[in-house]
Amino acid sequence: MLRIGCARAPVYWPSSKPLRCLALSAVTPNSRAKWNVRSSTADYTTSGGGKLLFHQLFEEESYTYTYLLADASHPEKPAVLIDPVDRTVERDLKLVKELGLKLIYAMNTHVHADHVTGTGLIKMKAPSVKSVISSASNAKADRLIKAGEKIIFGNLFLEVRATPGHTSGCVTYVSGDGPCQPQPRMAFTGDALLIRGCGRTDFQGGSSSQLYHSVHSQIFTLPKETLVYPAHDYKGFSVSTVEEEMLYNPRLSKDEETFKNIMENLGLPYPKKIDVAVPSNMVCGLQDISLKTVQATSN
Ligand SMILES: N[C@@H](CCC(=O)N[C@@H](CSS)C(=O)NCC(=O)O)C(=O)O
Repeated sequence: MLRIGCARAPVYWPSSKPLRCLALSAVTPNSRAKWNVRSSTADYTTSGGGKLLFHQLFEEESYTYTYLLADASHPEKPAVLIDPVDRTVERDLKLVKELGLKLIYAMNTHVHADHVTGTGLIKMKAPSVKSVISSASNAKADRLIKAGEKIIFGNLFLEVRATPGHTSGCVTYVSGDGPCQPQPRMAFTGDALLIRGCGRTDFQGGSSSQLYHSVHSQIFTLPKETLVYPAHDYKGFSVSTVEEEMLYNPRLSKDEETFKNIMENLGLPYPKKIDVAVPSNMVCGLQDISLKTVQATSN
């Protein structure tokens, strides 16, 4: 696996060139080695002059990406975290504090089977933060979202697209379409679409046929330059585009029958933490979290 450090300082684009984004694979060794994570950071300037602050953070045990997004142009710098992991909550909240952000939402793309979400722990440490998950997941959260809804933070927003198939409640969060939203658009695909792969479909209401249609109708219809940010990467990738995945995804670029055949023959062992993670994530990851755990992870 590619192991690289993280860049600390956000990169600011000149405001005269509004529609650009930083290549997120550009990272340098750094002082956050304690976490042994890879991470990258970028600022996106929107054509309306707004600014999205963006961090991609990695949790190495479950190979999970957590994303921090904030409206850096807004006086309160409202922020959201997508797919936080319990093990890295301290890191994520420290970053939020350092950057002077106001975390408003801790969101999940789905009920994860391989790790415990950080959502519940975040809420215990920062009670004003609202947890978010899809209503189709049947999990508990402060806000249960449906396709078409908007998650608003400052002047920026994410729209919800239903992308079931890996689990029945999977959603993809897509950055807004509009003059004051970052371009190219960004799709946080959870486990529906991975870079050159996709989520497995053999448990939690998974269905290869449903996943195929979800990705083709909800993600591959986005503008081809849309950036694809998955919830996991097992191969050392950090970002892709809709166009790249339509062309080179070895599973989803195929026809549906071939795709279903591939998925039926993956032969993957069940995730090691599935029996703990799924029930825990149905309640925001709070099951079995004792005061001791919270204290141990506080600084
Ligand atoms: N070995 C890991 C689990 C790996 C795994 O099954 N990943 C899932 C997403 S997390 S449920 C998956 O869909 N993988 C697709 C693939 O093609 O690898 C563990 O034990 O936790």
